[in-house]
Amino acid sequence: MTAHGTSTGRDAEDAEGLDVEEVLALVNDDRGPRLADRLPGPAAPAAGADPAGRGHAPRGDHETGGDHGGHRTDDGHESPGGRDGRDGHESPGGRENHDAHDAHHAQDPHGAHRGRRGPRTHGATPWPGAREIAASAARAAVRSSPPPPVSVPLDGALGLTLAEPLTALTDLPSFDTSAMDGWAVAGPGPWDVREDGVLAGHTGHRPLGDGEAVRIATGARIPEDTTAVLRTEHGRTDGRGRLHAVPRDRAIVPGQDIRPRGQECRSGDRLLPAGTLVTPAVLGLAAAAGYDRLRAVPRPRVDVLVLGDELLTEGLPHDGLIRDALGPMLPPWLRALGADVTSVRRIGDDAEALHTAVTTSAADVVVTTGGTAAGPVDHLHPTLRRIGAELLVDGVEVRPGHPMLLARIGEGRHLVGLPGNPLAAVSGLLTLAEPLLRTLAARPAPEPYGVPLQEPVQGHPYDTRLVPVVLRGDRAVPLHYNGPAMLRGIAVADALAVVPPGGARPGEETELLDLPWTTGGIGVCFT
Ligand SMILES: Nc1nc2c(c(=O)[nH]1)N[C@H]1C(S)=C(S)[C@@H](COP(=O)(O)OP(=O)(O)OC[C@H]3O[C@@H](n4cnc5c(N)ncnc54)[C@H](O)[C@@H]3O)O[C@H]1N2
Ligand code: MOO
Repeated sequence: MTAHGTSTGRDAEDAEGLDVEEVLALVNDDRGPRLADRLPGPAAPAAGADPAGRGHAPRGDHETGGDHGGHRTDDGHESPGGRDGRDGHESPGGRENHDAHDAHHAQDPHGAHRGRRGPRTHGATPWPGAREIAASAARAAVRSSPPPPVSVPLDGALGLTLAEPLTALTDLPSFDTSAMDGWAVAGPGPWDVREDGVLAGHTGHRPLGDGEAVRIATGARIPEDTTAVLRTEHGRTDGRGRLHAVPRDRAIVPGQDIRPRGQECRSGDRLLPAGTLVTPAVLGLAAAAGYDRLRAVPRPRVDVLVLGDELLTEGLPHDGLIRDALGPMLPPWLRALGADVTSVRRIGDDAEALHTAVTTSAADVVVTTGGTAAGPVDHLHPTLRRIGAELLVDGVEVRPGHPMLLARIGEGRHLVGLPGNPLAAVSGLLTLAEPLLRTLAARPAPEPYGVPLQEPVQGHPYDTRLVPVVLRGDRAVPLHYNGPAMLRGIAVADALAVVPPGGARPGEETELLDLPWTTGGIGVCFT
């Protein structure tokens, strides 16, 4: 593919598809509106230059904004620069915030206890611990009410997990088979070629007599008393219908180019363990081994509840209303994570409707979006209190997405509360929903891996950051437009980089969270 460094002729080139250069040009360019350009009067102070040192945002933190989204300072205003001028990507809030946090740290027993710098959001769980809690909540649910395996036809089993080992129902191959097109021969040559031929799928051929040969096709059953198969290109027939090996002294090794019955497996052999993810290759193996249906772990059922009165399901934003980005995004993503999305409902900011939806849901997991914070119409916490739910995770030390939550709402049933900001919802999806659903679906945990960063990424002072990146060679390139409300970065990303508190230097190996479509492939993930 060509690297598109400029926008010249881009329309014509679009047909070739985006390459990484173009993706970076689109997402990491330096154009775009700045809030300062649209604010009346003198520009607001840049990030890190707030002379007033205004202290904390309500939860003792600040939003990590992205380039071109500016970032929010403590008082909630967007900073005009929206960047810290160092890595050119994003700013976690400006230096004055760090100082303020550090000042608090002196009296903060939690900070000291954890050996970390600064105060915590009360009750918030560290990011790795939140993922572990989600996985162990699912393990406990499976222990207390193990889901009975389902019997699924092969064409419905892609992406499920085998509930039982796959045991061969037949020998493979199930008969001695020719591996090549040519002749089945008996004894040393030359051979008399019989009139009839042997094609794949046909049976009932006479045994070969010594000195006889018969035309045979790849995959055909070998006639009895065959010594070997001579490939078409290794033999020639003379005018009298006699077959000669070419060259004449070619050795005919007994058994050559014959796949003996049971070469791959014997009936009853264990081919795959329980817990194997059903991939296209597994479907092929299962079919070859005689299966019409597979016994699999059922997909956990998920009801999605999209909260928010401000959401439109079509058309352009108007009058303070915005398009619902999560309704279209979450169902296929949840399915890619192993779920069966049983319903998606938009229920506004209505406490009663939320209560009814949660209490009447028969799903294993309810995923809500929005309403996790403490605003006047954030009904999630009060609803969870009202139904006596057990909050397993109530806030996570991660940006974006820190108000995310996980609650046990009944025997083996959970609720994942995703924040309303769209990238924050993605963060919640990968932090809480992914380990929960993966474990409920009995999928294996992905092997953690890291890749060095191409550029520095500024960290949050105390929290983990999840930052969209593209992979370029053996490096991860951080993407701009990574603010909590933005999907522009993640839409072109290959993965999310897990940036530790304090940030990461160029070349520093950083854990990556794969996105389902870059790992499993469309077929596995989305069908
Ligand atoms: N006083 C505080 N306010 C906020 C805090 C905080 O700690 N203290 N945290 C901020 C952070 S961080 C996040 S994230 C959000 C979480 O808010 P909620 O989960 O309660 O979500 P909402 O308030 O309903 O929405 C937030 C934002 O996202 C937009 N949104 C909601 N749903 C959708 C959707 N389906 N598609 C597109 N956009 C959506 C919504 O319009 C808001 O703009 O709270 C902060 N506030
Ligand atoms: O920063 Mo919030 O954590 O937008 O999700």
